[in-house]
Amino acid sequence: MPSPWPAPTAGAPVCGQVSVPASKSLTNRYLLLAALAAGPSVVVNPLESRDSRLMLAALETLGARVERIADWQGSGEPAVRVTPLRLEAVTDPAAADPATGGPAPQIDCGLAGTVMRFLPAVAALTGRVVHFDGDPEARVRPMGAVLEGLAALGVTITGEGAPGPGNAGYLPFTVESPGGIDGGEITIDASGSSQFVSGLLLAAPRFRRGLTLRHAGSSVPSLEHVEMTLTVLSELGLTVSSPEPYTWRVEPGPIEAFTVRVEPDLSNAGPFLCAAAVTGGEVTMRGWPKHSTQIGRRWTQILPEFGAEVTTAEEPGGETVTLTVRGPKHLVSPGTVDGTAELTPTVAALAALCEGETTFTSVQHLRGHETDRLAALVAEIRRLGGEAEETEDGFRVFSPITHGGLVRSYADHRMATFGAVLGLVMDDVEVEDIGCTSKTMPEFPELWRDLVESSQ
Ligand SMILES: O=C(O)C1=C[C@@H](OP(=O)(O)O)[C@@H](O)[C@H](O)C1
Ligand SMILES: C=C(OP(=O)(O)O)C(=O)O
Repeated sequence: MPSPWPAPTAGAPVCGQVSVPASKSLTNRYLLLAALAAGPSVVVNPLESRDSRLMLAALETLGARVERIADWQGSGEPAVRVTPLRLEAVTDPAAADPATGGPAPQIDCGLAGTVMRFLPAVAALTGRVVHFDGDPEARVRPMGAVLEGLAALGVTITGEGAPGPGNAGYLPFTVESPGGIDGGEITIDASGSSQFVSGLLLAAPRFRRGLTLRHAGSSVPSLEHVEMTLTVLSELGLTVSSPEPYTWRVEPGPIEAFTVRVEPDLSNAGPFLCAAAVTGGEVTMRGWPKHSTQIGRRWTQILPEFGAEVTTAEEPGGETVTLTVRGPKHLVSPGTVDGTAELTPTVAALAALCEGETTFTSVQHLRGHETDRLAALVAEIRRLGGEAEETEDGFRVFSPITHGGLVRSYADHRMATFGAVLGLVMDDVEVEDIGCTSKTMPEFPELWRDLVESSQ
């Protein structure tokens, strides 16, 4: 393991402009749908990170062709052209592994929820026998609902992690469905992750009868991500609906070849916007989408709740704004923060730097993220002298951190960036394994250093 990363301290309010790479969630949805489309599709400005590379590699393993384009039509932006998978096994059940006749393909999911939860249904559509595995940390992330959903649709799931007595369903497992997927109506418990819903709905246009998916259980977390899935499908011309709460319907139909440009990752913009909030600085981001399905759109509400000012200015074209965050003299706690899903570690950095208690609610499913984020956040806040404790559905921060030290990242990119935000205002913070930010933002250390140094 390389030595810890000394988090840059802001000697002055952080002021500057930042632009962040493309959205992980949108990139991986578009790449998957391109692989299921009727002809070659182009994803412009895709995210280039570990999670998106794993998605592309997996789609190639399943039979898609991927070409990288350095400059899309003179725009200066890179793109990826995906030539779709051949799903003829769906109509030729005899051809169990028609592509090679050789050993079953292996998908490496790394630690990517969007790969491990979204691709089993796609693998089943190819009719091949496909093995899935991932990082040691990925082997404890819940998979049961998506695998049980596929099993209810007639897909055979086998292997060490297949759901069964005493096993809720985890990596590694094998997916096999020589006849493709008929579809129909199923019920799953998606209270562990919205990705269970998205992972079934995204492939559903290619199910012969489409899919009606019902959720039964306590609430589905991170509903913005389900909304993203439905919006992306509908923008690509598919018929989707939500006839009642927690029920979704995707009609069968071809996915016409498409070209799409990916928005910046608004979740990954968070730490940079927080840099202004915690140092009393001013950070500007151009190209903030006016209407986005990303959960990171919530920064415009969350930051003011902690006392920061957020303003926007229209940009030419009418689709985007320039967003500016100005930090207050002293952060204030809003008291309660509800359902912040993947934004939580970054919001927790704000909570760990302000006076007053902050209670995080409806984030129990974070125990199944890259690490158990509730345990990790409480442990790291305490290690730096703050007071915090876990609750049933979240955690509470009672008092701010008081000193620097090593922030452990637990292979979790958002724990690493949590440490970076704390390091801006607390001397001697070091972050273990800053390289884990490559999951969604390999350029994080450089972008961070540039922003902080340009303010000194
Ligand atoms: O669909 C997606 O792209 C995601 C859904 C969310 O998962 P959970 O519902 O498990 O939080 C989110 O946290 C994750 O980072 C990305
Ligand atoms: C939960 C996250 O990732 P994943 O897509 O791996 O679930 C995240 O990025 O915060």
